[in-house]
Amino acid sequence: MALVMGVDSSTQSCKVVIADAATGEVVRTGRAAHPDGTEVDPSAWWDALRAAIADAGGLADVEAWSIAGQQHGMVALDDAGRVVRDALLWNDTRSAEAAADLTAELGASALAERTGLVPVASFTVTKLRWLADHEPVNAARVAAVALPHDWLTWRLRGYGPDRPRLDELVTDRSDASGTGYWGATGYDRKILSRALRRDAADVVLPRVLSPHEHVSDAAASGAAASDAVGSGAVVRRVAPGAGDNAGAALGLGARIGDAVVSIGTSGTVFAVTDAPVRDASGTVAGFADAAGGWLPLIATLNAARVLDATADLLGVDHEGLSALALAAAPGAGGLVLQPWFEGERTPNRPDATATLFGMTLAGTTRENLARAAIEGVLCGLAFGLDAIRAQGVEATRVLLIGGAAQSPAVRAIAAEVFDVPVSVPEPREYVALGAAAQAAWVLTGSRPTWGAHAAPVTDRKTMPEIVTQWRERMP
Ligand SMILES: Nc1ncnc2c1ncn2[C@@H]1O[C@H](COP(=O)(O)OP(=O)(O)O)[C@@H](O)[C@H]1O
Ligand SMILES: O=C(CO)[C@@H](O)[C@H](O)COP(=O)(O)O
Repeated sequence: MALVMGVDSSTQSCKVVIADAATGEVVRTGRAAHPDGTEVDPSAWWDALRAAIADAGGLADVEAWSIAGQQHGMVALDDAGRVVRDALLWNDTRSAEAAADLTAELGASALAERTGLVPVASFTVTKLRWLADHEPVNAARVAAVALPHDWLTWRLRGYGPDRPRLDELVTDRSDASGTGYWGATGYDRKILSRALRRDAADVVLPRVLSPHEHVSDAAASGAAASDAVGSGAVVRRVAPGAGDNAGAALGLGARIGDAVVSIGTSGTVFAVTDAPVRDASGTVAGFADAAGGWLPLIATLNAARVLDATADLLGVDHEGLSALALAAAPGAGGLVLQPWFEGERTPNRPDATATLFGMTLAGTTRENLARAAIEGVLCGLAFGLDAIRAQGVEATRVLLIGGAAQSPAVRAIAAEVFDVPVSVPEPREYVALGAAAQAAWVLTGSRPTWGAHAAPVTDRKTMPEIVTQWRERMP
């Protein structure tokens, strides 16, 4: 049995699956936590990756591997391969002003055409402009810019400050498409230079591998990286990796007509398409996928952690929150939570805070509050699905995944909020599985057909009044 490893280095944790390359059967798993915060020392991800691999029994018998990860985070390296400063993550909104500046300087339509994106604070390009404006000494030291999955791939292949081969940085189309300085013809160095406020011709950017091209971890043989994970001296195939949403699309085997809704730290809605989407309003990001196609996507900053916070407030765990929400009637007695606790990206309101509308003495119950939290998160995602469909993308069903999809109340209320049938695939680590499928692809030469096509479809129970009530509170 040939084994492959897939990794999801996500915002809150690192998850590893080791699977049979032929069948996708998962034979071992591991995980480790990431620190909180929107600014993180990448060495914490490296420690977590090694811990998660060790938890999964090591790499010694693995023949190919792939790392998917949270998108957009700025990992800036100096010419000695050292991280210049802590990474700024996708959910760090300090670069909102830089996003507005870049859009004003270069034009929303032109940027959408060149890169598929109109800058918002999440995207890497805005973080580089923030660095140039606020930390010019650090900005001047930048010799290479990578994303979390690129940097971890480089480290696990055996590169780093001890072996600073910046030219060995690699990435894939899906994650490159979230930088804001990559388009159909490759990297756009004019935009990168604008962001860094200097000629960036010499800044190393990871080589963009095609969907099933591979490199190797030969450099790791005998090096610190391999020793740390007990990988021995075997040379493995290393797949390009992916942004986490594109990884989930691979893991699910998502097809045209599927709208994937993921409720993790971020809330995302995305679809696989065969043509790029270019939305000059900036609501829909025109990302690439990890299989040679495209992945139009909307993301919200407030998703599973809204439910975590509401459960804490009510003094219950996830099961308790679900039971309370299911005990309330649809519409939550008129309570509407606009859950923009951390600012928001869709709609683009980086400075927003959350608001609870419609409080009455009769309606302000624990049950209604629990339901309002779930309805608020899901209505924001339904708004996103509409925005994706407005770009001409077909959606015949929703595939609901992510940590919060384990909640019975989230699943039940999703069927009321979305106006297409909702399928809930068996709870699994779809991003890590997608990475494992990509590793199997580079090992065997053909794309695996694992996936969740046959996920049960729940009855459609749309209750438009829930979304209508929520929309009435939109500014
Ligand atoms: N049963 C549940 N109900 C609601 N939320 C849950 C449940 N189980 C896990 N979560 C939440 O899901 C989130 C983790 O989801 P995950 O998709 O792994 O996130 P990420 O990929 O962003 O790290 C956490 O905020 C966790 O508290
Ligand atoms: O910013 C985006 C997508 O554009 C987020 O989806 C990040 O990729 C983080 O994902 P999770 O850790 O929440 O899965």
